[in-house]
Amino acid sequence: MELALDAVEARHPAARPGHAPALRGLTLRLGAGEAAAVIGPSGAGKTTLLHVAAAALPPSGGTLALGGQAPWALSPRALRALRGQLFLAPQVPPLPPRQRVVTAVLAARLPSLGLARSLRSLFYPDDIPGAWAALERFDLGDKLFERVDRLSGGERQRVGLARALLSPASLWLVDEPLSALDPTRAAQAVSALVDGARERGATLLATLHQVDVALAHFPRIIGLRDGALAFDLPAAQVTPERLRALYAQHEHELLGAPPVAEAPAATAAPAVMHCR
Ligand SMILES: Nc1ncnc2c1ncn2[C@@H]1O[C@H](COP(=O)(O)OP(=O)(O)OP(=O)(O)O)[C@@H](O)[C@H]1O
Repeated sequence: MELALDAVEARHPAARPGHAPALRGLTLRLGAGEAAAVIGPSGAGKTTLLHVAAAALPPSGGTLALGGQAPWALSPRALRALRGQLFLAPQVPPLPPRQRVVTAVLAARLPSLGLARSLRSLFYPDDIPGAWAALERFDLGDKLFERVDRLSGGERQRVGLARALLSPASLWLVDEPLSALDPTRAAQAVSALVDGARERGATLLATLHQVDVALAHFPRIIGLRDGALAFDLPAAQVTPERLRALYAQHEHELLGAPPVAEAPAATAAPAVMHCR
């Protein structure tokens, strides 16, 4: 799906009225099937951009078009149908803690199922091999029947990404997909995401703090600073000088935080044994 923003102004979803806009006249186009990473210092407006692109946050100025449609001019029903073609992955995926991983992953298909099949799928997962294959791309095949609340933060984040592979969406908007992953897992997860989007012909826009990962895996890099476009370039043309200018006064973010080890899975409560 094609994504087009023209001179978009927007406030962060949690900002009070009167707060300075998080996006200031942003113009951006992504063709169908393109993949791009958005980088920039903290507070640059990356998350706000994804919320606007997901038709979750109406711009306060400018225009948004998704597949040639202006979402905020559609009827509620048509807007719902359009949102069914979008996949927004927040940093912390909203996975019901008591659900099995298989059910949580297959829930990504709900927008393409009717009500009866949706309800049935909550009790009887209907494509266990499909769920396993998506999880396995993120090295999580063995967690298929695990409960979500028994997963580490990094595993949950990867389950959230595996949902993209099953969703019927043609525009994937992924916010900081690697924040809970160690460097090896991060590289593997971003490869699975980029490859998965390419195989499905989906457009992918992901925000990333790890600049080196963005440059290594995405063909196009969008630099955002103070809600405006700093550059929009093929990865090979993003020079150290451009990065230094993008992250000026935020150099610690460019150098990167020390690798984060995945938090250990919550240990199951010990089973009570009754001996007679
Ligand atoms: N919870 C909040 N309440 C009010 N305003 C906020 C809030 N979070 C962010 N903002 C405002 O919106 C601007 C853009 O924030 P946004 O989260 O989109 O940036 P970001 O680039 O995604 O940052 P980060 O990399 O830290 O997640 C911020 O500079 C701030 O002014």
